[in-house]
Parts: sequence; structure tokens; C-alpha cells
Amino acid sequence: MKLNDKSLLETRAYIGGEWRDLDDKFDVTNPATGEVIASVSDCSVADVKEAIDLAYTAQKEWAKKTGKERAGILRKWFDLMVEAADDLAAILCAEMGKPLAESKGEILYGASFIEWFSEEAKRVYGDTIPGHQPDKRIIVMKQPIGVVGSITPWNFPNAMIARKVAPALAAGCSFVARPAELTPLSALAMTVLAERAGIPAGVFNVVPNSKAAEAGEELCSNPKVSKITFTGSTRVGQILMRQCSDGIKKMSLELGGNAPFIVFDDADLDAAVEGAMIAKYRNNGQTCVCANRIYVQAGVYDAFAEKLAAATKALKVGNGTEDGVTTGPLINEAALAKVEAHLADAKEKGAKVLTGGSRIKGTFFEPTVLTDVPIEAMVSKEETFGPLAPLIRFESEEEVVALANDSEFGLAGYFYANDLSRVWRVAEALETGMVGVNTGLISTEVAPFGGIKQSGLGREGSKYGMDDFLEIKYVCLGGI
Ligand SMILES: NC(=O)c1ccc[n+]([C@@H]2O[C@H](COP(=O)([O-])OP(=O)(O)OC[C@H]3O[C@@H](n4cnc5c(N)ncnc54)[C@H](O)[C@@H]3O)[C@@H](O)[C@H]2O)c1
Ligand SMILES: O=C[C@H](O)CS(=O)(=O)O
Repeated sequence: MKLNDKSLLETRAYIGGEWRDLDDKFDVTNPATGEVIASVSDCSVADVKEAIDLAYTAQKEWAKKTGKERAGILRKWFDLMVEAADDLAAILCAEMGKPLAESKGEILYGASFIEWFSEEAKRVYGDTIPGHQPDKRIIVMKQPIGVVGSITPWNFPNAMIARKVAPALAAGCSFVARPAELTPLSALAMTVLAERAGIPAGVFNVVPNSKAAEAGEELCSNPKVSKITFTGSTRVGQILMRQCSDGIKKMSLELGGNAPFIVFDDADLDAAVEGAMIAKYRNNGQTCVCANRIYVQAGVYDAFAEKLAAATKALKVGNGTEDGVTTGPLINEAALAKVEAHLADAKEKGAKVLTGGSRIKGTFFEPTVLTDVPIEAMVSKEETFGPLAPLIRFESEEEVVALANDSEFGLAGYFYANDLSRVWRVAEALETGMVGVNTGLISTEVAPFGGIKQSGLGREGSKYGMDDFLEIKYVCLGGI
């Protein structure tokens, strides 16, 4: 890994403003090569508890700063992240496998949340409300929720933390981040820059560890933690909800998805193919908003399938450090096994492979397009999280909306159509938190990201993203 600033490859835990080199360590491997790239300090429950204690103390002083002071520090962090983007991308590519160009895209995407919330920090406004009695005056103020515990996934190891820590610190909260054990290096690298930006000791803590359940249990049960913000699978989200219930702890949950991608017969097919390529194959299909099932209206099914297969064949699979590589490895063997299971199930139920369909080497897998996929295939119900594009034929708008909504998930949905009335009908009818119309890429810091049903609670990004880190207090002044 070639870095301009080698100090960004940090392996120690960051607790209370101290870098701690712990005896216990766990290895981080490169999914493209299987090589160990670093051994990272493995925090114990006691270390997590200490981080929470120090965050609790530090939060009081951090909240006393003005929004403008917090904004200045966050803005400096943003500037440092952008300046170091190439190094941060190299680290991310090595530990997660995302091709370099896409890794840099994630770094800038993560940084955009820090920039956005450096601006929101100055605008935490309250209200005055006309009194209900002549001598009463009413004000509403917003205050930081306190210590925030964060648990994040491996697929966006920089942006998923940035999307949480930025609004939390902007609001005046302190933060204890437990990154995914598969990809802790990106979290630690951004923390080096957080310290350089002047984020005070104890305000932002990072506790890498290899035993997720233990760390999660401490974060969820510790009374000094006021809020848990989690991004990951619905299964783990349910575990954390149970653990937070004893303390009635507030939560933000960004969970699993199973996005429908619908192509109507009045769509611009070339645009629909372009959108499907992004929505399906971004991060090698390993994003929560990836198109998991692609519904194509009968009149354009064959033409769309042919175009999508041609575009899929043009993807270049390989080590993300090599020029021109668009598609890296899957994160691990378990991820590969899931893709193969969904492929086998669909074929068993009558689907045909139009292109791809085979493991290459290690955890590299051919981007795959399936046709004649039946609605009862596993991909209709389960998140594949890999480069598998199942095409399902449909006849009518009513039929496809019912199919799209027949899921316990409701994160993102996409459709391509040009009839304005249809655009309004379908956008309103889809049971998802986010809808892409004639676009396959909806993730941006300016809009509220999040889902409904079992895809989660709360929103991240946009002006709405601050709300999850603030408490509303109403003050009634009497005797006036
Ligand atoms: N909605 C979103 O914004 C979003 C974004 C990215 C990923 N995801 C979802 O995340 C999943 C893929 O990521 P993943 O495989 O890392 O998910 P995961 O749920 O297996 O793990 C997520 C994080 O939780 C930790 N974890 C696992 N078990 C835990 C436990 N019992 N207690 C506490 N922490 C625990 C993991 O170590 C990891 O850090 C997919 O379902 C994807 O849809 C959702
Ligand atoms: O995996 C889903 C993340 O939220 C990534 S993105 O926000 O869609 O880029």
C-alpha cells in the first residue's frame, strides 16, 4: 500500500484522546489477495466502558462550545479528509476490496457529510410558541442528546461512520465508534485527521474489537450512552433493539434492503440500463440500496436483457489497485456463498444465465445477469449483496407495484418511466424510504437517507439528519 502520509495507517485504539497500543490484537486482511495488511488493537469491554466514561465527561464541555465553534472544527476535519483522500482511498481499497476510484468516491462522499453538518451545526434553531394563558411564555429549545454509541458495517467503512459522527458532533454530542472488525483501518485513519482538526480528547473515540456482540452489549446497556446509531443487517438491528429496550435508549437504524428496480415499457432503455448498472453493481452489489430484483415490462424485456448483458460483460473484475478494474472481490467466503445460493435457487426454479454465473478465484465472482427469474425465487425475499442481476418479467403497473411492495424491507426503490402520471403514481405507491426515478444513484448528503418497514428507523444526511442527535425541551415561563 503506497501512502503519502504513512501515519494514516493507524492500528491503535483511540480512547479519551490517547492512542493505545493494546496487547490483544486482531488481523485485517485484504479480500483481493488474502494477505494480512495490519494487526489492530483489540479493545476489551473494559476499554469500551472507559471510552464511554471519557466521552460522557468530554461531552459536557463540547456542548458548551457554540455551534459556530463546533462548525469550524468540523470544517477543518473536512478539509483534512479531502486533502488526504488518496491515502484514505488506498487504505479503504486494501481492507475492503473496493476499486481505488470507487474508494476515493466513498472518501469524498463521507467527507461531504462532515462538510454538510459543519454548516448545520450553526443552525440548531428552536421555537417560541404563543402562550396558552396571559402570563405564560413558551420557548422550545433543542439540546444534544449526549453520548452516542455507533456500530457500523464493512461495506462503506469511512462513509457510514462519517454519516453518523458528523451530525452527532455538530449537535454537541460525543461519540464512541465501534467499526466493523473486517475494516477498522478506515475508521482509524479518519480519526487521525479528527485529532489533527482539533476535536477535543474524549469527544470522538474509536474502539476496534473482534468480538462485536460484547462491544455491542456494553454500548447498548451502559446508562451513560444516550443513543445507539447502527448501520448493518436487520438481523443485528433486531438484537440491538432488544438490548436497548431495557434502558429505553434512542436508536437510529439503517438496516437491510431489497430494492426493486422497475423498467416500464415507456422507459428510455439506454438510460435504464445505465441506471441498472449503477444500482446493481456499485460496490460489487454490496450496498444496502442495490437493485436486488429487476422487474422489466414484457414489451421491452428482451431488448433490456440484451443491453444489460452487454454492459455487464464490459465490467472488469480484478484487484482494485489495477487500472481499469471496475469490480473487486466480495468481502469474504460467506458473501460469495450467499450469491451462489441465490444463483442456484433461481436456476433450480427455471432461471437462465445470460452472462456470468461463475466464481473466478478467491472471492471474485463474475457479474451475472439472469433471465426468466420466477417471483418465488429467493432473490425476491432476501438481500443478495453481490453482483447478481435477476430479471423478472411483468405485464401491468398494478402487478409490479404489488410485487415490489411484497417485502418486509423498504429502503430504496427505482423505476424508469416517462409518463408523468405514472411517475407520480408509482413514486407515491412504492413502500420505501427513498425512490430513484430515472436514476440509479440516490445517495447524497443533501437528502434524507433511510428506510421504512424492517429497513430501519430515522434518517441520515440532509437537514433532517440533525434531529436524531437532538432532544427537544419545552420551557414554560409563568407569572409574567
Ligand atoms: N441502511 C443502510 O444505510 C445500510 C448501509 C450499509 C449496509 N447496510 C446493511 O448491512 C448489511 C451488511 O453489512 P454487515 O455484513 O457488516 O452487517 P452486520 O449486521 O453483520 O454487521 C454490521 C456491524 O454490526 C456488528 N455486529 C454483528 N453482530 C453484532 C452483535 N450481535 N452485536 C453488536 N454488533 C454486531 C458487525 O461486527 C458490524 O460491525 C446488509 O444487510 C446491508 O443492507 C445497511
Ligand atoms: O450500503 C449502503 C450505504 O448507505 C452506502 S450509500 O449511502 O448508498 O452510498
